[in-house]
Amino acid sequence: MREQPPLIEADRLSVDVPGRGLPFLRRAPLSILAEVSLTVRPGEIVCLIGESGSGKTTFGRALLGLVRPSSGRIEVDGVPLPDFSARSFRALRRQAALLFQDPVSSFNPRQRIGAMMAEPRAIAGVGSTRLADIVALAGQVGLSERFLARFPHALSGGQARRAAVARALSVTPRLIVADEPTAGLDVSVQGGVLNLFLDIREQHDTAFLLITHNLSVVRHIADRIVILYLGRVVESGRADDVLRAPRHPYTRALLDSEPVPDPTRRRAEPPVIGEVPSIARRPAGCEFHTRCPRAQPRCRSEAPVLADEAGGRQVACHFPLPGAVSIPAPGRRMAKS
Ligand SMILES: Nc1ncnc2c1ncn2[C@@H]1O[C@H](COP(=O)(O)OP(=O)(O)OP(=O)(O)O)[C@@H](O)[C@H]1O
Repeated sequence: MREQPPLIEADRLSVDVPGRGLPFLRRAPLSILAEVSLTVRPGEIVCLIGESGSGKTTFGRALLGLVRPSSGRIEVDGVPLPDFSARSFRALRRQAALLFQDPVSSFNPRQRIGAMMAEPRAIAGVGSTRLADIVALAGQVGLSERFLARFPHALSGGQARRAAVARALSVTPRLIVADEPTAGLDVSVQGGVLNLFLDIREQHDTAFLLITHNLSVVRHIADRIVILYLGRVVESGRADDVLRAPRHPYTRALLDSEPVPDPTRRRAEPPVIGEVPSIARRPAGCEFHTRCPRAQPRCRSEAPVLADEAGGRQVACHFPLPGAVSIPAPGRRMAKS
């Protein structure tokens, strides 16, 4: 049987912005995303992780055309977008929805929640905007009918997040890109939002690209993980594999930065040193070498390539951590990156 093409595939997607400096001098462009490749298959949950400033939000926006990519390619169901024009992305956005980091700021403060949920259907001219159907839509995200008459400011953080999900779902997207979907929520409410995503996937085979730096989100929900550092992919692979045996020292450092439940547990590696460098002053060689506890002279001069490994794993490191050889797990929905 032929393998299904990915729902969406970004191939070496880059985003450059004009550099800062005096306007009459020539300003070198700043590279925010550097040749990031990532695929999401139907029904797959991919988590894009990295520290603040690593380019996660820019990638999510570039994928949906809210930031214009400078180069690269995007394919939907194996068919490349002809170009990065607004028209091409409009067609893509009929199949995909973006959940913003701060849902309330994306709501019209004077629009009631019910009208807000119905609006995408009215604009797209698909689906019913009858009250009974909007009540059913709200029910899918666990909001009762009484919420429909409320204004956004009257919702709690968790309710606002659910309302935003309902609005996204109203036109049954095949892909939801969610930027920090649990930021600012209590842990118990976070679990509710993530379980809602799993239910939606179960019911509609919706795929998710979750942008987060919260590793507990990743542990709860991810099929596959892609790790960004300074706008580049440094490691990717099946969530179980990467979480169990990270290959890149940066991934190891991210995992080590999680609170340790057992204070007697020793860290296997020395911790990562210092701050993230500025994208305006990218280090030569491996861009992580200035913070890497394993750096060798070669790392200072030679940039590693993102190399394929067994089990759909990729890592960009001259001296990766030893890892178990990946064997495709039977029954797992997704395998390839
Ligand atoms: N239009 C722009 N002009 C200049 N720099 C920008 C622009 N947009 C983003 N950046 C820079 O690009 C980098 C990546 O930003 P981005 O918001 O994508 O990162 P992030 O990983 O999502 O961070 P966070 O978790 O804090 O949202 C940051 O250093 C940011 O300051």
